[in-house]
Amino acid sequence: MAVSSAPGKVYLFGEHAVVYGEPAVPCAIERRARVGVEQRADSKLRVHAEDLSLDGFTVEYGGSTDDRPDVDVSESLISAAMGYVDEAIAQVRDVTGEEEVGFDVTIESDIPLGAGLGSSAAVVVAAIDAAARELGVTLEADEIADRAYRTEHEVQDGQASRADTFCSATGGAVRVEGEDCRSIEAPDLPIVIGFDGGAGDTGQLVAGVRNLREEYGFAADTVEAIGDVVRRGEEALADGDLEEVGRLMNFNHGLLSALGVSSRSLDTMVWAARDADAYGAKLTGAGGGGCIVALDPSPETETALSFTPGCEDAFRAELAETGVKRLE
Ligand SMILES: Nc1ncnc2c1ncn2[C@@H]1O[C@H](COP(=O)(O)OP(=O)(O)OP(=O)(O)O)[C@@H](O)[C@H]1O
Ligand SMILES: C[C@@](O)(CCO)CC(=O)[O-]
Ligand SMILES: [Mg+2]
Repeated sequence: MAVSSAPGKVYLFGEHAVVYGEPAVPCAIERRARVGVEQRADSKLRVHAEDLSLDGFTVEYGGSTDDRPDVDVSESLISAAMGYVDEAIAQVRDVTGEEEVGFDVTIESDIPLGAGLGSSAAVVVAAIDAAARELGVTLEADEIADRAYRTEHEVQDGQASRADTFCSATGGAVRVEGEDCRSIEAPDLPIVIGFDGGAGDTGQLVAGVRNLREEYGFAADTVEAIGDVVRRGEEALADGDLEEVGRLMNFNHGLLSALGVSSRSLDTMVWAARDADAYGAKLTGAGGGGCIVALDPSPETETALSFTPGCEDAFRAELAETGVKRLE
C-alpha cells in the first residue's frame, strides 16, 4: 500500500484565461487530498471515496466484468467521481507499462469538491504518485504534474491548463503560462477563503468561456485583459505590495464576472470581503459557485464572511510549501 497527499490551491490571478495561454498565479494551500493505493490480484479498480459531500461510497469495476455494485449514490455522481480517478490510473498504467494492473484506491480529502480549491488536481496528483510508487516507480514532481495535467485535459474535454496540477504537485506559489511552469517567490499572504457550500462543474464552465470567446471579440479581449492584470499582479507580488495585489484581484474578479463564471453567492461574498476592508477579493478556480479568496491580515473579513448569508464556511488558509507528500 502506498499513500500520498497533495494540496489544493487558490488562484491569486488568472484562472480561465490560463486555458488560452495567458499567465496565471495559483498558490497551494494546506488543505489536502490523501490517496491510498493497493495493487490487486486482478485488473479491476475499486474506489472508496470518503467525503464526496456524502457519507462515502465504494465502487468496483473494470476487468472482464463491469460489476458496479448497488450503491445508494446517483450514477452521475459516481461517474463524475470516477472520471478523474480512472484517467489518473490510465496514466500510471501508461507510464509504468503495466497495462493490466488493478488497484484498490481510497480517497480522503479535506478540500471541498468542485469549489475552486483544486480538489480534482489534488486527488489526481496524489493518486498518480501513490499508484506509481505502489508499482515500485518513483516519479519526479515534474512528471507527476505532467501526467496529472494529461488527466485533467482528458476529463475536461481537451480544455485544461497545467496550472492546478503543477501547483498541487510542487506546492508553493507558481506561475504558469502555456507549457512554462515555474515556482515563484510570494510574500506572506493573509489568505481568507469564503465557501458558499456549492460547486461548479469545471468542464462546463470552461466550455462556457470557450463559446463566449468564439462568439464575441470582446470576450476574447476580456481573456487577454485578464492576462494584463496577471502581469501587473506579478509585479505587485514581487514588490510585496499587497494593497496593489488586492486591487488587481478585484479587477480580475470583475473580468471573470463578465465572462459569466461568477454567481450571486460568490459576488455576495466578494462584496462582504471588500466591505470588511480586505485588500481585495475574487472568486477562485472555475467558479459557478464554491469559494472566493480574499487577502486580509485583520480578522475582519473572516468575521464578516461568517455572518454573510450564503457563506457556509469562512476560514484562513496557509500556503502549502510542499506539494505531493509521501506518507506511506
Ligand atoms: N474526495 C474526492 N473523492 C473522489 N473524487 C474527488 C474528490 N474530490 C474531488 N474529486 C473529483 O474531482 C471532481 C471535481 O473537480 P472540479 O475540477 O470540477 O472541481 P475542483 O477541482 O474542486 O475545483 P477547480 O477545478 O475549480 O479548482 C469531482 O467531480 C471528482 O471527480
Ligand atoms: C478554470 C481553470 O482555469 C482552473 C480551474 O481550477 C481550468 C484550468 O486551468 O484547467
Ligand atoms: Mg479542478
